[in-house]
Amino acid sequence: MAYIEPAPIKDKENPFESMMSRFNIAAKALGLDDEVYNVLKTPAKQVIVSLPITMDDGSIQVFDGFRVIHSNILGPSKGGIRYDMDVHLDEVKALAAWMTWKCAVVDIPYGGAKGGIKCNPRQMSAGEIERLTRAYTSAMVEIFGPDRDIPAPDMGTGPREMAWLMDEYSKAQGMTVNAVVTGKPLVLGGSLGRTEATGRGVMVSAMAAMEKLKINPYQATCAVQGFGNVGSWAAKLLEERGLKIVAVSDVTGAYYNANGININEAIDYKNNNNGTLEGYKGAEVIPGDDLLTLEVDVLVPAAKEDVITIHNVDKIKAKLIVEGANGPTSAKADAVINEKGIMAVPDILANAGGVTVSYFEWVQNRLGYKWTADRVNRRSDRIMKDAFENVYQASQKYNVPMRIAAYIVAIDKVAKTYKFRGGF
Ligand SMILES: NC(=O)C1=CN([C@@H]2O[C@H](COP(=O)(O)OP(=O)(O)OC[C@H]3O[C@@H](n4cnc5c(N)ncnc54)[C@H](OP(=O)(O)O)[C@@H]3O)[C@@H](O)[C@H]2O)C=CC1
Ligand SMILES: O=C(O)CCC(=O)C(=O)O
Repeated sequence: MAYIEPAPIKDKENPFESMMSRFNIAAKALGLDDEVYNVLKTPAKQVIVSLPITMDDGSIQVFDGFRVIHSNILGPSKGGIRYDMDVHLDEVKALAAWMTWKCAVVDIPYGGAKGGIKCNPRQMSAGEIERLTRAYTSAMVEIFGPDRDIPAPDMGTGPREMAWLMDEYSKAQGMTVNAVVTGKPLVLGGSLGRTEATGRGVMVSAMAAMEKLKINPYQATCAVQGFGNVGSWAAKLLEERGLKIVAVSDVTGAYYNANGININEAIDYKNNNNGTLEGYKGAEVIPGDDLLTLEVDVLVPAAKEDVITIHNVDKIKAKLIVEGANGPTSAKADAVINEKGIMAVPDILANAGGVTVSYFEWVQNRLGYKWTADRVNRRSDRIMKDAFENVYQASQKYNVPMRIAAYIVAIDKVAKTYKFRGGF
């Protein structure tokens, strides 16, 4: 039987409970009836697998793999796969539920799911990661499917892992099924624009929020936590829109330059330095956590969950927080952010650009056709702008912060769909 990791969080909040506390507030504001509440409060399916892998030294190591389908009311479930040592069931459950709300906020026809493997990809060879990815796919072959459950990249995974997943799933079906996964390399049916899509959506959300707050992007400063897919693209695109990015970070620490970091240079440095910013000379090194409390206009947490907590929220000075990561703000910290009058564009809105372009990839795969980058970007920008405005209007109508407004928009859509379908 698979070993179920107990939630390892010590002074952190349980991520699923954190998600539920927001869900409860929004459900109450919306007057959600008990029947739908009970359906949505628990994931539809939770799968845990043990994956024995032969390591390069000939030893066998057993990894825990998870896939949680929170809901398939709006359509096949959709959500990324995370490779990280902190992966555990409650985290995956929360991430899966956030996918349900996210897809509903941007109005794409998917339910929500998430997967993960508890592993440290930085300490594994490419061959070990490939064997692990193929074993996970084999174990999930009855779960995945272009009309059932469609994975994608998340922390610690990217096009390479999605290619292995597509190949392993296709072998089991006896034919190529590229629509089973998104975020693939272009030659395998990946979409132009998917790599930068999440960071681009963060940029579009930040620009929309700055307009509401009357912050001039050319006079604004910004700090970005996490310099992976989401953080580096968000930083690059915000810099192109005029913001001065004064700090970026990865696990090696935070890098600060009051005059602005040259983001293209930092990306080049990272790409030529084993994927890390360690030793970057274009900025001074500051303690990683200090990035979050810098005197900046815009803060973009784009690493992992629960980084803005009751322990540091008092020190946050940004006027605007745009959540590139999933769940970076704990529920308890939320209350303080609201009291301080900081606008927080929530994860389920701000980082929805990724799943939006994943949807476009799936559509293109099913059409057997390719869109231009321009078409992808125009359509995803439009979806992100409309979703932002919709949530903003709901926040005015219900007199609630943007996060609760986003949950209200999402839950309302899922509940209405559930009612029309007549329940399950
Ligand atoms: N990829 C996508 O399309 C989407 C991702 N997201 C969310 O965005 C977040 C980031 O994902 P993604 O960019 O894909 O992941 P990546 O693995 O590409 O990047 C994660 C980044 O966070 C850094 N990091 C990890 N821990 C810390 C820390 N404690 N302090 C500072 N930096 C840290 C990593 O550093 P290092 O490189 O040194 O390891 C890396 O730079 C996650 O919450 C994910 O769920 C949301 C929507 C879509
Ligand atoms: O692109 C996707 O399908 C999902 C991306 C994801 O995991 C997320 O938005 O958190």
